[in-house]
Amino acid sequence: VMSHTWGYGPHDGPSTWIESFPIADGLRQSPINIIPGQTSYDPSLKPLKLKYDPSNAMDILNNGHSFQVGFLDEADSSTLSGGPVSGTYRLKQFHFHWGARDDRGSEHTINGIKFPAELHLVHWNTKYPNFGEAASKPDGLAVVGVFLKIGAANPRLQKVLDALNSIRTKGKQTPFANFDCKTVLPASLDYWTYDGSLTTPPLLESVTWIVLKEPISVSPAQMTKFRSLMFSGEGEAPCCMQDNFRPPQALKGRTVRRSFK
Ligand SMILES: NS(=O)(=O)c1ccc(C(=O)N[C@@H](c2ccccc2)c2cnnn2CC(=O)NCCCS)cc1
Ligand SMILES: [Zn+2]
Repeated sequence: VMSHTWGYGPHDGPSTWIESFPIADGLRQSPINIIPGQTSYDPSLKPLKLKYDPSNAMDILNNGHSFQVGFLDEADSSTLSGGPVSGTYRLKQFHFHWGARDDRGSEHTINGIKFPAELHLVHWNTKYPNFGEAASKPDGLAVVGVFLKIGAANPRLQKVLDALNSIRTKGKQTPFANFDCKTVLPASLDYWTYDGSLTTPPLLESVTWIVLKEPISVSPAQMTKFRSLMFSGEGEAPCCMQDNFRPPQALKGRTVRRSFK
């Protein structure tokens, strides 16, 4: 595993990543600013097909950059198909990006607007043997992005937020069973899609991005829970986990398609 020295601070943040990961300046980097008026409706895009088995949820981990809920991906029981992809992609994990304040936090933006947080559901193409292999292929990954917008407390997030107390510092992991990802998705699966990359090092250009148009709600108190996590490990100087988002990257001629009129 790579010994990471990257982060989101002034000395190791997104503007420094190019030093170790020159692809940071590549042709299909993520996230991007989505300008709805400049996207093209593609009637050939299929509806997104998401099938999630709650029993595949395994654990929740503070990886020092975000926290993620990991899924058992030994079979096609939690999968993404249809939409802009061909074939079957298996759910590996989901995680979030968020801000120090409610006026920022998302990675993708809409007309320059930042949301307080963004959920990423990470899937890998089963034509490859595993996630690591898929992550290096141009059609290897598919990530569903969901914006979180300030509103009423979201009961669907509560189980995840309650688990954060046991993974406050980097490297902490705890079991997390029986979680149905369908319950955190918005009612509409209308989406924008474009060819992009991982938004954290190694920034591999292997992601078909599928960004849902409809946000889900989160309350200010729930956002405070996200910010109670630490980038730092136990016994290290405490450093609150917040502003763990990469800013939008150049489109470099890419087209953003939409599934809806
Ligand atoms: N924000 S995003 O949805 O675009 C996104 C999705 C997945 C990954 C990811 O899986 N990264 C790990 C990886 C492991 C093997 C091959 C390639 C990449 C990795 C590499 N060093 N640390 N990590 C972990 C990491 O960065 N955090 C993400 C969660 C999984 S560990 C990163 C960003
Ligand atoms: Zn992410």
